[in-house]
Amino acid sequence: GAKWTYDGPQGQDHWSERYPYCGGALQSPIDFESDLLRFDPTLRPIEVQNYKLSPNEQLTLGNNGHSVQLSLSPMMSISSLHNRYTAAQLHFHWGSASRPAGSEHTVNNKQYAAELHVVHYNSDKYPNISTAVDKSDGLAVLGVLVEVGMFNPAFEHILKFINGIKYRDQKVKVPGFNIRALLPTRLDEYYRYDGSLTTPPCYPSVLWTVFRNPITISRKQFLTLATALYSSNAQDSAPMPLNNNYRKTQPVDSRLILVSFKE
Ligand SMILES: NS(=O)(=O)c1cc(-c2ccccc2)cc(-c2ccccc2)c1
Ligand SMILES: [Zn+2]
Repeated sequence: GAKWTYDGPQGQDHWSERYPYCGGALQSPIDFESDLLRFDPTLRPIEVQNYKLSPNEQLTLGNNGHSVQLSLSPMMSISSLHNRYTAAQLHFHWGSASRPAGSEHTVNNKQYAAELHVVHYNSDKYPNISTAVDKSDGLAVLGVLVEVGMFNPAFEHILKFINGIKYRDQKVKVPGFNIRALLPTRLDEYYRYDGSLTTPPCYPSVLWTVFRNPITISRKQFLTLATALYSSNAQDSAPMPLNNNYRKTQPVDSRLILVSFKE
């Protein structure tokens, strides 16, 4: 990935110097502040297709220097939106071992330990994700808040391979698994708003759906995620831990934040 970081001279307060959209409108993430929420009875439960991948399916798990990301099968999609959105990849944002608070979206300024993003593109309108990434109706991302609690077996399908991708640009092949198990039980309760990529180039191209209910992972699982990875290359003399890879919340401005649930 290009030269940007979350902190320091290339950090998020400087992104707009190289990536103008990062200083523009419709930026993500945001805080879901109760007074700004509006119940929308037309918001239907999210329906996903083919999220239960066979172990015969090979996925690529990689360290891109900013996150751990998993490639997804193009059979996977969201079918309940006005257009079909086909899955591309999933990745995480997290805090650190000393501060297990690294979600991007917050609820009344409560920051969760981590956040999962499942990135999809509008395959009704665009042939691939590269053409969709900067279009206002190009992307749909499912956001899942992650808190420390019960052990999460689904997370092990990723964590057990994490020592193979400790350094930037390392990749490993991993067997498919049921990606639906990484989502909360209820897909009918969520926050909905128009936003952006939370990383440079920050294109305002994302229809955000952040589920109301968090999933849990154990403290040990969180510590593995928060301490296993480096943003530097294997040969770099000074290894840089990869953690606190979250963008601060952005101004909501005049945007509506819709919710599919009451109180
Ligand atoms: N956080 S996010 O959901 O807005 C997001 C989406 C995409 C993304 C991916 C494919 C197509 C289009 C957009 C990539 C990233 C990313 C995270 C870490 C490092 C570099 C890029 C992050
Ligand atoms: Zn993300």
